Amino acid sequence: MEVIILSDPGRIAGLVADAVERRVRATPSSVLGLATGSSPLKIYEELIRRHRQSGLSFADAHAFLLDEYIGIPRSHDQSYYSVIRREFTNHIDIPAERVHSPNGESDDIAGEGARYDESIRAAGGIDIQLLGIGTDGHIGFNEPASSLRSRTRVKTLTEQTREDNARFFPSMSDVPRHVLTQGLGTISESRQAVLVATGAAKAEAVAAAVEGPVSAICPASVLQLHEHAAVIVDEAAGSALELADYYKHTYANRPKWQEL
Ligand SMILES: N[C@@H]1[C@@H](O)[C@H](O)[C@@H](COP(=O)(O)O)O[C@@H]1O
Repeated sequence: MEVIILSDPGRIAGLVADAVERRVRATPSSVLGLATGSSPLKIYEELIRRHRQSGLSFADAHAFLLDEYIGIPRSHDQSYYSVIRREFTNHIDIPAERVHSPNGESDDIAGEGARYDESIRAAGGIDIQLLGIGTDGHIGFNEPASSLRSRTRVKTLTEQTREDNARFFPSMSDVPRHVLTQGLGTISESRQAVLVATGAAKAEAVAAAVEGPVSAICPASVLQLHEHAAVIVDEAAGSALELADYYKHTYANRPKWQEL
C-alpha cells in the first residue's frame, strides 16, 4: 500500500486524475469504479477540465458506482445515481448507458447484488476504483463488521453514517436506513484502488485503515491486502498516522519512473 500525504487537495486531485487519465488513454475501454461523497469531487472537476481542455475522452469507458440508497427513487436528487451524473458523468463524453449503479428500486433487491457483480464481471472488472472513507472506516457503504470477502448486497447504515450524511437531506428522518453496496470482496478485485481523504474528521479512520490490524471493524483496512492500493490524504486526514514522516520521505524520494 502506498501512503501519500500532500498539503494541497488540488495536488491530490491532480495525482489521482493522472492515474485515471493514464489508464483511459492506454485502454479507452477502461472500467472506472466511481465513488460519491465530497472526497472525490475535486478529482471529478479535474477530469472534466482535462476532458474539455485537453481532449481526454471517456467515449469507450465504462463506469460502476460503489453504492446506492434503498428507499429513495433514482430520480431523487440525493440518489447516488443522480449525484454521480450531476457531479461527473454528465460533463464528460461517457455514454449514459455505460454508467452503472446498483438499482435501489429493484423489485428483487435481494438479487440485485449478484446481478450487479455479474455486470462488473461482464464489463471486464474494474480497472481503477476510487474510494472515500467514512468516519467509522467504511468504504462504499460497508459498515464496521462487514465481511472482508463480502459481495454486493444490502447493508443497514450505522446511525453515525446517517448523521454524517444528514447534511444532504432535509432532516435526519429523511436519510435512508438501507443501501446496496459493492462488497469488500468486490472492491478487492479491482486492479487498482485509490482512497482519498481530507480533513481532521477522517484522521482516526485513516490511521486505523493504514496502520491498524486488518479487521472487519475497520472495513477500509481490507486495502492492506490489495495488490495495488494507494491512500492519499491531506495533512489533517494524515495527522494520526504514526509513520507520517516515513510516508513523506518515501514520496519525496520516489523514483522518477514510479507512478501511482
Ligand atoms: N457511501 C459514501 C462513501 O462512498 C463515502 O466515502 C463516504 C464519505 O463521504 P465524504 O467523502 O463526503 O466524506 O460517504 C458515503 O457514506
